Amino acid sequence: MAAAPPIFRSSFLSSQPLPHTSSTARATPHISLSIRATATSSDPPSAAAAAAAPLKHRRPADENIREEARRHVSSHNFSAKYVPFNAEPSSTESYSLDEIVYRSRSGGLLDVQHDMEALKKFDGEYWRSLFDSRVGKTTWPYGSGVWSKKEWVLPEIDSDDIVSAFEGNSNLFWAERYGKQFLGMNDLWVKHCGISHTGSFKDLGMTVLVSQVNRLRKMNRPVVGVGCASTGDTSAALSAYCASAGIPSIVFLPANRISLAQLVQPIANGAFVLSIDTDFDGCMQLIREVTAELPIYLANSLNSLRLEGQKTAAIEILQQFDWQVPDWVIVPGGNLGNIYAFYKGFHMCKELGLVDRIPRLVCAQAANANPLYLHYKSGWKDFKAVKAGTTFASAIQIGDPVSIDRAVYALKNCNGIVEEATEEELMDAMAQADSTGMFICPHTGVALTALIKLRNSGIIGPTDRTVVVSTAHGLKFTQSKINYHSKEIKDMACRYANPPVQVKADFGSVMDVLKKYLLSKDS
Ligand SMILES: Cc1ncc(COP(=O)(O)O)c(C=O)c1O
Ligand SMILES: N[C@@H](CCOP(=O)(O)O)C(=O)O
Repeated sequence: MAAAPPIFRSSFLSSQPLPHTSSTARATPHISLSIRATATSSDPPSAAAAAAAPLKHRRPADENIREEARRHVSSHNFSAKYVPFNAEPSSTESYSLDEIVYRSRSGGLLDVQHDMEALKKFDGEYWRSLFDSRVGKTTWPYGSGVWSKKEWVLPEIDSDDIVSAFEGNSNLFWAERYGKQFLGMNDLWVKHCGISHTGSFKDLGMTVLVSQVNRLRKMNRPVVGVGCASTGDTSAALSAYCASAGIPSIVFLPANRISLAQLVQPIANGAFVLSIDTDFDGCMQLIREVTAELPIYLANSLNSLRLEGQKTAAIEILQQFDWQVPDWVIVPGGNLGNIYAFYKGFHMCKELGLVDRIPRLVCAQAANANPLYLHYKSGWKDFKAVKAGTTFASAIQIGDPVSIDRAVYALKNCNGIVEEATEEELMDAMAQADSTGMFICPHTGVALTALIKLRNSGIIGPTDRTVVVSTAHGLKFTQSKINYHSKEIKDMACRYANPPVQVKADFGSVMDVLKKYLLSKDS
């Protein structure tokens, strides 16, 4: 057998495949890997496989996992750079990821472009096996669902510079009862991206962005702090990752427009919090102006680095289905970076041979903040920003999304759909989902409303494998649930409210109430 190429040459990870014989031919996995690859995740390892797998020795007691990773540096030829988003093939404009740049020369969006030819030297089976081998480990940095795909995210960053909370690897929940009872569906799933370090999918992007900032600061680039405008989740993630790395964070929040649980997150993590008397779009405008003047690095998804982390949620979904492709993925949209991130993750898996198709995407918006929906309904004619109205889905109360072009591109290329949800629809959907054992956020209620509409119109079929992306933890939005279940919302029937019953503290009263309840259940 010819010598292995430099990638992952070390025997550091028993879970890390030692592949390839040729840098030009498509790679075939190493023999010990093919034993793993043919077994399903539920199979016990065969005696031969168990015997073949070398035991990983415990690291020395005085060494931590970051230091252990330092001893096992791997070299490879993967790289990535910024290019103008959706550039003409003839464009030569590009920037190193070590430059501080958020916009192309013409003022358009940027995208992180990977050296796909280098990645294609390894076949789909290789990548599937490599990613699968890293799940659920504590090996730095692969224990993270994002960094387990490091070669596709930030291939050139030193593992030592990575700031991670082992984010990702979030639960893909089979919504058995909700699917059956409310939609007549048998293959409905909820990707719980909100069950995460700071309670939302933003962690996936922020680990990447803050890691790159960490690297830039070590390179003495002019980055004194990192800043964002936020409806509450980006600011929570930014401040947590910055605090973990000892980097100052600055957050611009629209005053009185985010939940208390979200507000307290950056406060607790020591961010410099500005509560500004405007909406999110106003804060976004301000942070863009400020980051153009001061050495503050912009952390919103206008910065394409963020999307490199967020796209791993799409890869993870495929991985969790043993690399089978769902029919539909429904994502709530606000600033519209995430819908593109999902598209990019799915598309990369197809291009690199891990799967043979991509799902259709649905972007779901609150009717009170629906610029993408209106654009879609107009047949993608000219886009108009809107003044976003108040919505219980407060994290997507955005009227002028920075990633509109990315979203339109993604939806056009996957035969996607845009739907909207009124306040009553999204709150009812949230309450119904909660009544089946979930505890979702209102944004997930928006996505579920889109699903209900597409099921009712027959576009999504009863056996279609469908994934609803839950973007934040319900515990961040308890006030909306309290209002609903207290029936305190003006002009809303709150049909599924389940308020507590006030009972006198005597046995007879308690028995009366319980008997009535049990009778109602019996029928
Ligand atoms: C909980 C939640 N869901 C959905 C979104 C929408 O994501 P995007 O802005 O990438 O469209 C956001 C943020 O905007 C969010 O915080
Ligand atoms: N919901 C977001 C809004 C900003 O989105 P971003 O992805 O551009 O940072 C938030 O939580 O702030």
